[in-house]
Amino acid sequence: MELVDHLRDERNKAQFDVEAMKVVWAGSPQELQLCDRMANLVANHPAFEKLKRPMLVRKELFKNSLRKAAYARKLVIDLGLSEEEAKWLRFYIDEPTYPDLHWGMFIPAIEGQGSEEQKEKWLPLSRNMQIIGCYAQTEMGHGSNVQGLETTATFDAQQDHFIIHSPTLTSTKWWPGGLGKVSTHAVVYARLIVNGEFHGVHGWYNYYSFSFFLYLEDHSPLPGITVGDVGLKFGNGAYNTMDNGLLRFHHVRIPRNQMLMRVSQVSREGKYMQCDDVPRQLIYGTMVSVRQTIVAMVSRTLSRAVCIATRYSALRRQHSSSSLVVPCFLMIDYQSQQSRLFPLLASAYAFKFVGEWLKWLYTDVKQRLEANDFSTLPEAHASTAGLKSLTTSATVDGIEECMKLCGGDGYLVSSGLPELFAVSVPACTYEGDNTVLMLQVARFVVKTVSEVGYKEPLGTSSYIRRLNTLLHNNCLVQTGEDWVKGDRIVEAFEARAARMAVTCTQHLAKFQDPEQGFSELSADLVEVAVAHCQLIVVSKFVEKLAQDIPGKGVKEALEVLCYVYALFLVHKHQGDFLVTGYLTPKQASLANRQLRILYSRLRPNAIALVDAFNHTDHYLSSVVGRYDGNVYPNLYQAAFNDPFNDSHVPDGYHQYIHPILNQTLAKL
Ligand SMILES: CC/C=C\C/C=C\C/C=C\C/C=C\CC/C=C/C(=O)SCCNC(=O)CCNC(=O)[C@H](O)C(C)(C)COP(=O)(O)OP(=O)(O)OC[C@H]1O[C@@H](n2cnc3c(N)ncnc32)[C@H](O)[C@@H]1OP(=O)(O)O
Ligand SMILES: Cc1cc2nc3c(=O)[nH]c(=O)nc-3n(C[C@H](O)[C@H](O)[C@H](O)COP(=O)(O)OP(=O)(O)OC[C@H]3O[C@@H](n4cnc5c(N)ncnc54)[C@H](O)[C@@H]3O)c2cc1C
Repeated sequence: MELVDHLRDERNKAQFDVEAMKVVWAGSPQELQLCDRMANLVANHPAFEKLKRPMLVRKELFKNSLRKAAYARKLVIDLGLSEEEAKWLRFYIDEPTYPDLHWGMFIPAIEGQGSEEQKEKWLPLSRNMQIIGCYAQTEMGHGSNVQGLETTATFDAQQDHFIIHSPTLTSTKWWPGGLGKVSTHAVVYARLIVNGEFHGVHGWYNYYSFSFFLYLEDHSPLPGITVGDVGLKFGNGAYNTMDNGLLRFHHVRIPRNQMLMRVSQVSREGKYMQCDDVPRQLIYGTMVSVRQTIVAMVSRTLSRAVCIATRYSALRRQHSSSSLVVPCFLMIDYQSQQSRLFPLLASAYAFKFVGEWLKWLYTDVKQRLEANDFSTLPEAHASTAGLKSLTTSATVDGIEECMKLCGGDGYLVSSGLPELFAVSVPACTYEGDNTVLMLQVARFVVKTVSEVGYKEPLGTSSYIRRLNTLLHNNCLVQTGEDWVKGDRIVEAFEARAARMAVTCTQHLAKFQDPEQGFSELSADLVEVAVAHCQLIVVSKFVEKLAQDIPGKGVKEALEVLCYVYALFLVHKHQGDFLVTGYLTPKQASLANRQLRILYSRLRPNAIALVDAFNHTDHYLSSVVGRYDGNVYPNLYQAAFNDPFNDSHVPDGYHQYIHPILNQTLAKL
């Protein structure tokens, strides 16, 4: 049967080389080839079917996810896949499961916080999956407040043991992924007590379950340990494939050498030692690593939603305002649809490029940390925390908007958007609540501003070096065209961020107790942090454009996206730009007018720009976002694929509808 491409006319409008754009999006020809291979491996393997997922009850859903993870492991071994290939394989399987935490947090925690000897012992076991681990930090009563963790690890010098204990109900470990049912081991965060003295929160490598011996039929926890799942979560399917767990210890003994000993140590004699020159913050290092990973991945999540909404918008017709009878307008041609959709398309590209940059920054920091150079850790912490917060919030809001952009059909599970929303929304909370993370960024920015004059601002905060210029020189834009210049845009974002930071720093200085000031001004501080992070994203996009970008029309298409992203933010946050006095109302309205011109320049490329994401139909799992655009027959068919349509007479019909129809309600 001949395949009809319902989006062919749209594809023919493209003004750039889509294959070349695919390389830019993927990062390199090698990355494109790798992702393509893994995406198709998953798409063509029946084991990874996922359309029925939302219909399954939790136990079936969970078993199904274990089966998929086992198949994935088999493929990794049979095909001899590298760790990088295995990572992409898991990504395209598109189902949160215990390996995410095992590879994403448990192993990095040992790598970052274990001594050489500990790494030598535990890493091979972990990498071969002879043990499966999770990251048990959060407690029922303490998530954001890591210093408040209550679980204790008391050193018993006589037996050379630590005694791990949960002294209160609120000290129950609560939420760790992979903990509830699968993991054999955990990195547990607890307060260290040596000779009756507290030494703050540390990490322990701990095992809590007999399931280490996988052949045992009795998968019961070790004595003194209570473990379970926290319960059903938001959205059927979605994150319910993960066994987020609870864990309580009742005086559980572990050998002394299971304390992760890179940051500090306890000797056989019970002497506590902080390792020379290694900052305590290193025990938070795993979070820095995962926040970076989240930023590296988030653009794909947003691109998926945007791809679905763009394709459907380019197919579905609505009535024009002059004729209510003849459907003529494609949804994508409504200005109002463009003004909601195109900034999201631009954001996906912006987040991709900032993610690449953050990966570079993190790789550099990691190498430095290995060489005991901790100088760039604060910058890495602020950048990973801030960008994780900014990009996940924007992505989750963006998915919801894409759902609305598809009208009623976006609300159908078969659109792929509700499940995508449900699986993504906890990213605003896990790895640090997004507001709490922005407050960390604000601390970093305010500290940098306060230290001007005696400490040189570096990296992402180096704009603060030019504080005088940024505070006193106002915007030079006179025409709409003036707004489409990279350096001018970056300067506008620098001036806004600098002015907001200085104002907040001055307000803080009026408080006698800085912590009270920080608390009272926290809403303003979050805005300072958002301005700083948006500046990073915009400037990394502009820097990307300064690189050599091959392919016909590719650079030009990216320029339009960059300016759409930046000017959309200028418009959305025009209050900041106006209140700080950097822009006049006239300049703000020129930005908005220019934005509309940019939308019309983006319009012919819209479908090609989402095709460049190179998403398979399997990954999208969306009837309305199909590559061939053949939506309506498939939408109709999808309705009949729902088991609810197996029969015309649902359970309960005879019992509850007949009495109404027959007026025999009294018999009920
Ligand atoms: C939309 C979705 C799309 C894509 C998703 C794609 C992929 C997903 C991939 C992976 C995700 C998979 C699964 C997720 C699993 C989730 C796991 C978890 O959630 S683990 C638990 C995470 N918990 C947190 O994040 C807790 C948050 N709280 C904190 O981090 C800290 O306590 C806090 C930062 C709030 C600091 O508390 P505070 O008491 O104020 O400070 P403290 O005294 O502890 O330290 C202050 C001092 O330390 C510096 N600092 C803080 N954190 C760090 C750090 N991480 N690294 C370096 N330095 C740090 C801080 O700046 C300060 O320094 P100064 O004294 O000012 O110099
Ligand atoms: C799906 C999922 C997976 C998870 N996986 C893991 C895991 O593998 N391992 C693990 O250890 N944990 C895990 N977590 C826990 C997660 O890290 C915490 O939920 C997160 O750190 C937030 O903590 P909390 O839930 O206690 O929220 P809270 O800290 O109670 O926050 C609640 C509200 O209070 C506000 N707030 C809190 N503190 C402040 C403050 N200082 N200033 C201003 N506002 C504040 C927040 O902004 C938020 O609005 C997971 C959570 C989820 C949802």
